[in-house]
Amino acid sequence: MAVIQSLRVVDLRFPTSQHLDGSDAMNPDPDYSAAYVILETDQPGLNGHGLTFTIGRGNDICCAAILAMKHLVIGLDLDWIAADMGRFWRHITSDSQLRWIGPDKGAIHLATGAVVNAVWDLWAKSVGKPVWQLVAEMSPEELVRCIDFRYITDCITPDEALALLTERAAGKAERLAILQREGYPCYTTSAGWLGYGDEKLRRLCQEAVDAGFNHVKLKVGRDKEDDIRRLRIAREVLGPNRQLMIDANQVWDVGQAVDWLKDLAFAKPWFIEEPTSPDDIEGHRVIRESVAPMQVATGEMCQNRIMFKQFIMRGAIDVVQIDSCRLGGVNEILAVMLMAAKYNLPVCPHAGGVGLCEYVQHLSMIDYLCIAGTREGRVIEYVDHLHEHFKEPCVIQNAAYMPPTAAGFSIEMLPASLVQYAFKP
Ligand SMILES: C[C@H](O)[C@@H](O)[C@@H](O)[C@H](O)C(=O)O
Ligand SMILES: [Mg+2]
Repeated sequence: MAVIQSLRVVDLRFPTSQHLDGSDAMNPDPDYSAAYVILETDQPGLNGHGLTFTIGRGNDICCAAILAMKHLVIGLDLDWIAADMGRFWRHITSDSQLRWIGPDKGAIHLATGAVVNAVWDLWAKSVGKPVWQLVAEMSPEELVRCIDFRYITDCITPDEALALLTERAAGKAERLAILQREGYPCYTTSAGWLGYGDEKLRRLCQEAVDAGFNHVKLKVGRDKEDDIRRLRIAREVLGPNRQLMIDANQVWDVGQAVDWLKDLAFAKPWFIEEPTSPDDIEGHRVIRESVAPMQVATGEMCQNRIMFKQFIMRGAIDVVQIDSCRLGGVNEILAVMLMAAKYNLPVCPHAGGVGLCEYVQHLSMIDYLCIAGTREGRVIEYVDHLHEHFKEPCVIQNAAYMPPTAAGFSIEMLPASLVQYAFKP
């Protein structure tokens, strides 16, 4: 038994905008940032770490939101949490005064993601396992108990989830052996930031090919002629058989997206990501119908399971891009992965930023082992920035994430990085 005794927040900001790393049509100067939380317990050396990702000034607000949740975790006993994780999640999202500024969305939900994931890190460390393994070893009943099904039973009920998980449990051991051997395939976005010039784009695409990547993502949406020229370069380097994905980061109106994408179709994008507002379910549906066979992906700013439910049930998207801390942590992500599995939609998590790669590898591994039961047509995003700040950074081999071995959620940062990059206003 361990009791949570304190919650600390560190406001971390990295000057990534200096070299336009991470730049896109909507976000020309992102400074990758993290509202970082540390939960200390009464057991010496047993702490939980978590973060939520932002791109600069909004971090002030997320740090304040995390602090506002302090009273919800201090004094909780880990045994109480582990006995019924769904109950814990309902507890953490049910403070009515905080819920008023959500619910399940905005800064308070980003804060929920950080705190909930810190609790998962803590729990996994207390049992000496990486998070993916902790979940993968749960029985279907235990996994179902992690989820708050309120608002999604019209899509999937706990009984249906149980049946799906029970069916998928067959073959788990073989899948685990495959995962240990080959890892989980990923794509790179590092080549295609919008602020990079043509020569850098060409060089980085070539480096991606040389490193074994079969999927590369490029930013689009600021200037159509630029997009056409950049896509030609990327296609030339990637050849006809590798997959090229494009990401507009929400800049277009619905009709504009359809027109613009007709002119980019020559490059045969595997998917268009965030063509319009992340809240526009009907708009995505129209775009999807108009640009097929190009697939439509969204999710890095999809705020909660209720929005994902509608994207999935309305046939508005082809690819479900969960984000590890935009949603309220592992519990809510499990819910979304189950809905995607029921509707046979692939989950390809959003990553990059700071720490998102470290987080999402666990989630896709859980999806493969327990929920989707396949890696077919699925790739995790990978971006090669800021991994050096983590105690156990993700490991990429042959364009695949290798299963983490250290206990926890891989999200603990080095003490020196916490000091060096703490925001000094
Ligand atoms: C500002 C960020 O780098 C975004 O451009 C990034 O998260 C992006 O949308 C992605 O899909 O990786
Ligand atoms: Mg994106």
